[in-house]
Amino acid sequence: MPITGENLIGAAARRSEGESFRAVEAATGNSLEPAFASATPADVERACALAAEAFDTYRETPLEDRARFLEAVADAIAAIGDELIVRCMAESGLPRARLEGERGRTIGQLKMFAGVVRDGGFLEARIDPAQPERKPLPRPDLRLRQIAVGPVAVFGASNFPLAFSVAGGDTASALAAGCPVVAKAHPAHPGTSELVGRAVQQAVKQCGLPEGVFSLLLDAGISVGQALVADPRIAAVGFTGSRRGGVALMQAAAARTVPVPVYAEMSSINPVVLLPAALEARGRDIGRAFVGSLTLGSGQFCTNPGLILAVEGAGLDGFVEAASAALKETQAATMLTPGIHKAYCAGVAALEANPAVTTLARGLAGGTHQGQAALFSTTAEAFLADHTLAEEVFGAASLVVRCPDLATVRAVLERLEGQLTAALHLDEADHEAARALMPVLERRVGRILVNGFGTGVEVGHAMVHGGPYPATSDGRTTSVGSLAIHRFLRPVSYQDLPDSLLPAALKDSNPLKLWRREDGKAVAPGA
Ligand SMILES: NC(=O)C1=CN([C@@H]2O[C@H](COP(=O)(O)OP(=O)(O)OC[C@H]3O[C@@H](n4cnc5c(N)ncnc54)[C@H](O)[C@@H]3O)[C@@H](O)[C@H]2O)C=CC1
Ligand SMILES: O=C(O)CCC(=O)C(=O)O
Repeated sequence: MPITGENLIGAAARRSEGESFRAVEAATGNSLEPAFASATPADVERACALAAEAFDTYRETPLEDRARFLEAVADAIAAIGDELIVRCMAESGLPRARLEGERGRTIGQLKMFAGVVRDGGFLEARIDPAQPERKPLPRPDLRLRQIAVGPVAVFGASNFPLAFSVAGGDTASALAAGCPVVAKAHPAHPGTSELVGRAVQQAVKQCGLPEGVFSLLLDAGISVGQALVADPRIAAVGFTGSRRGGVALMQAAAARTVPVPVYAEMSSINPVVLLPAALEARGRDIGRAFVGSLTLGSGQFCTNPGLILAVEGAGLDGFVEAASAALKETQAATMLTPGIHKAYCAGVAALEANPAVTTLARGLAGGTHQGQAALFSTTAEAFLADHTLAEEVFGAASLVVRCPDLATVRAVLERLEGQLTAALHLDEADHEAARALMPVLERRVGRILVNGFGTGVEVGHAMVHGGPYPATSDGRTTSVGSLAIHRFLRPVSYQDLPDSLLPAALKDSNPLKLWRREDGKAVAPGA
């Protein structure tokens, strides 16, 4: 499939008159062919108008048709073949095996949402039958279902050019909910975005859906994203990226005449707590495993373990020694963009220059665009006194905070901002200490895990990839897993409607064969 540099607006591919830009080969900094044309305000207008036009038809597509569409998107992405991987490797600097895995995850989550749509449970159909004889007042017939919120703007993430990008989790969950999507390509991987965008466009056509179900807009800067979020037809926004970008979009959405929700996944340092018995028994093994997680994808994961908390002692010394030795052997790896590399180097330099911080180890030095891993340590006292030490350094850098006792570990956790994950390394003798930390962890994070690291999010029904601000803009939600669909739904009640006017999900005959909650009780179809 040739990459043309065009914006995909509904069924059309359009070479726009906006500013021209090129993708950059991450490994070399060289420009790649072809030139891409930023969308114009007229393109944003057209994409939003088509999305709004498609909305009422698309949101009422039969569940089976919508599920087949999601599967058609998955199949069309698979059918692009190696061209997608090769382009994505060039644009992102990520290795082949990682991107092949990420493509599998992207296809898998589209198929998972097809299953969610077929199941119909997300409609949350509820019926409170009328009670005309109730005293002192009769009860009306009340029925509830979830409906799609409207067209959704999706911002592709730089660090997951497939699974969190044009047809990633935000797009899959919005399409599953019945929302048209206007995707804004990340400028770091426009060619990858176009290939995937064309696959979605092809699936829309193949499934006979209205063309406005999907559009893809390009931009060298931020003006297209700003215009998109400001457009009154956009009903919600999905974003993964920097705190600055996410907050700017939250502000833009809040400033609208009709404000809309922005589901932004932003910064997280993902504390890892090493409890005493585990540290003593296997501190060195944990240290080596930690370096594996820290340096995965050059550390460019929002789930990256950026903070280690433990009580001082021989166990922690063993962890630090083993982690430092492993880190020193770690090859530097190409980072996603020169800007992300520069930000990483600045974050590492700030830690190196901080008098309260000791540099424990650096990875092997690399080329111009490669991130060199870094491990630092400080005391709990210094950490609590300097809030900059709790800021995310996006890349393979982590800070060990030495605590005098478990009460201080807890005090540090209490002071952290909201996080995506927290990991506990524990043995049985640590259970009591771990139990004491659970309340603070539950308040601070979206996912608590034991004897592992948060990198590599499982896509499933029980996953929460979210967390209190600033991990995300709305800690009640997740951007990974089937629960992500709820970001793009809202409940509507139907009171005393005749059966012929009710949506299929709520008709007496239950034609969709849904499990429904009748008078508060779950009722199987046909029961
Ligand atoms: N925690 C995480 O998951 C991630 C964090 N980052 C952080 O973000 C930094 C920059 O990386 P990027 O991926 O480029 O993130 P970014 O937040 O700068 O950009 C992400 C997307 O949002 C758009 N955008 C940014 N600011 C905007 C604004 N004010 N108005 C409208 N649109 C806007 C960009 O054009 C891009 O499409 C990294 O160095 C890292 O610190 C990046 C990726 C993931
Ligand atoms: O760890 C993962 O698999 C996902 C990480 C993520 O969501 C991110 O880095 O933006």
